[in-house]
Amino acid sequence: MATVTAQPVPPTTPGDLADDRPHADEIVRMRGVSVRRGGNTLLGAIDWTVELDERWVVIGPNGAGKTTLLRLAAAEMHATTGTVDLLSERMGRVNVFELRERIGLASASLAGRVPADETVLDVVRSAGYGVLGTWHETYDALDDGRAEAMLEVLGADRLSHREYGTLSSGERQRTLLARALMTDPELLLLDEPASGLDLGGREDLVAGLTALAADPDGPTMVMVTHHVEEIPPGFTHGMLLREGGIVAQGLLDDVMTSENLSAAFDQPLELLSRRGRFSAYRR
Ligand SMILES: Nc1ncnc2c1ncn2[C@@H]1O[C@H](COP(=O)(O)OP(=O)(O)OP(=O)(O)O)[C@@H](O)[C@H]1O
Repeated sequence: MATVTAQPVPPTTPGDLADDRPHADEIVRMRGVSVRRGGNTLLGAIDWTVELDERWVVIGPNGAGKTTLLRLAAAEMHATTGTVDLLSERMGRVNVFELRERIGLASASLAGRVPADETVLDVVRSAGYGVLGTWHETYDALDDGRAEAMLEVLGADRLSHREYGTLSSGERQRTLLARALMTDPELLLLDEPASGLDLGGREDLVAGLTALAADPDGPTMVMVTHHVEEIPPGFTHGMLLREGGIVAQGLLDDVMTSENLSAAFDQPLELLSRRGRFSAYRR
């Protein structure tokens, strides 16, 4: 299990809270954030700001803390120390259920919670009601139209009447991405969205995310991945994580170097870039 020795983080005081407010363009703001579980430090200490319209990729080896970071940004968990502001709301002082309605999340943990007998259309359109699995909601033509449009964007419209449990892993990924986009979120968080996709599916996804990244009305985005090949052109910023700590963060072109990647994955790697796409090999 990955552990790091975190720098001590001063406890947050009410005075800090009053003086340390994010400005409106700061979509994610973490200061001195650490997460500890069972005596281990999963993450810490993190200072991170994601501004409006930025598109971030978070890369690191297994156990580096990527999913933990994303769950903090999704208002799905609380930090052990430090402060987290999401969409200008301070975690711990805001109704997280209301906050989550403004955040789109596609993740493996969500994938595992979808009822197997739910139709693809219901998985997508129920996002508007903040529920997983239909209950007593009634959907109107607008819901149906948007859900179908999102499935079409992801090349999954032909699946809309299939049961989720019968889908391949790539088809599930597309369904969950359509669900994450259904509510027109201000912040879109993607945890390994290309995992399980075949080569064509991965390229479709990268093309779709490239288009979304270029859309001025598109959401601010953070994508977690293990693979540099999956970084869509047009993504602006990057963070490399290792053992719960930040190796490098900032503008993508500054962060994505052979040296930084080698440090993050603890082996000599050569990073290549061609036509806006990356690849990496051991030296
Ligand atoms: N509840 C917990 N108690 C103790 N350790 C935990 C707990 N949850 C996660 N961890 C550990 O924290 C570390 C970071 O986990 P996390 O899932 O954030 O990593 P990751 O970078 O997303 O990994 P992967 O690439 O394998 O998905 C891992 O070593 C994991 O085993």
